[in-house]
Amino acid sequence: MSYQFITSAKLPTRHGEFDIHIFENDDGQEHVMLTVGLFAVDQNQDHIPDVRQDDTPIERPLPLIRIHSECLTGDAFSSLKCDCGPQLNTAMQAIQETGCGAILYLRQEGRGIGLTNKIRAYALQDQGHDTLDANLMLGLPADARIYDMCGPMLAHVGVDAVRLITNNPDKVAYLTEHGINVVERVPLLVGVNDMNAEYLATKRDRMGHLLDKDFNTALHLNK
Ligand SMILES: Nc1nc2c(ncn2[C@@H]2O[C@H](COP(=O)(O)OP(=O)(O)OP(=O)(O)O)[C@@H](O)[C@H]2O)c(=O)[nH]1
Ligand SMILES: [Zn+2]
Repeated sequence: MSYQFITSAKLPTRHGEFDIHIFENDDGQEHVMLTVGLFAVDQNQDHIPDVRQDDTPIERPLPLIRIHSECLTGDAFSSLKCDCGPQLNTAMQAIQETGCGAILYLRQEGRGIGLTNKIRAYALQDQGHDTLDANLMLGLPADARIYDMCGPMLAHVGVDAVRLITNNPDKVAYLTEHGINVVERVPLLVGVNDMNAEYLATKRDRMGHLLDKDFNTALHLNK
């Protein structure tokens, strides 16, 4: 699958101003990148040079990157069943504060099974099944996501080394195996509540997510 950059524009948000960039794959599926302090490497566009006129390199902070898979229910509807909405908002805020970074917003709803199947899985969860078993009972993988769009998206703004905001070791492994240096993993534990504590525990205990055993305590920032 190949990915093409399509267009970009300014996007003011309540966290600050981002540039929003649209990418498309061969099937016309759109992925979105929000950036701060990063510029297209394309010769035809304005970008900040890497060296000064006297050829000395210009030091820049390592970009703070969040790879975030679409969650309509959490990101748009403030669902309490997951931690996605608070994670997205906190990551946008943190990237604004560092002044250099990006959100890669990947259109793979429901860990890649799509919105309809995620809601089918929620119906099974209403009957007491956990997030992983619900997917498996539908004959679907626990996690159907791919990350091969991340390389081209980061390359568009010349990024090959990152601080990655995640608790998901798959994301670190994928980037590392594909030539992107994950210099630091930045854990993100926000928005824990009574209704998603079990979901987070399943991610930790059955899906290998790097969550502290005590996430139910005051360790998290509730945003
Ligand atoms: N199938 C399924 N998907 C879910 C459920 N709850 C949330 N999701 C999806 O899980 C995905 C969460 O993706 P990310 O925000 O990238 O986070 P993550 O892979 O859990 O890891 P972090 O980077 O640590 O946040 C989104 O696509 C959500 O739509 C669920 O109960 N079932
Ligand atoms: Zn969610």
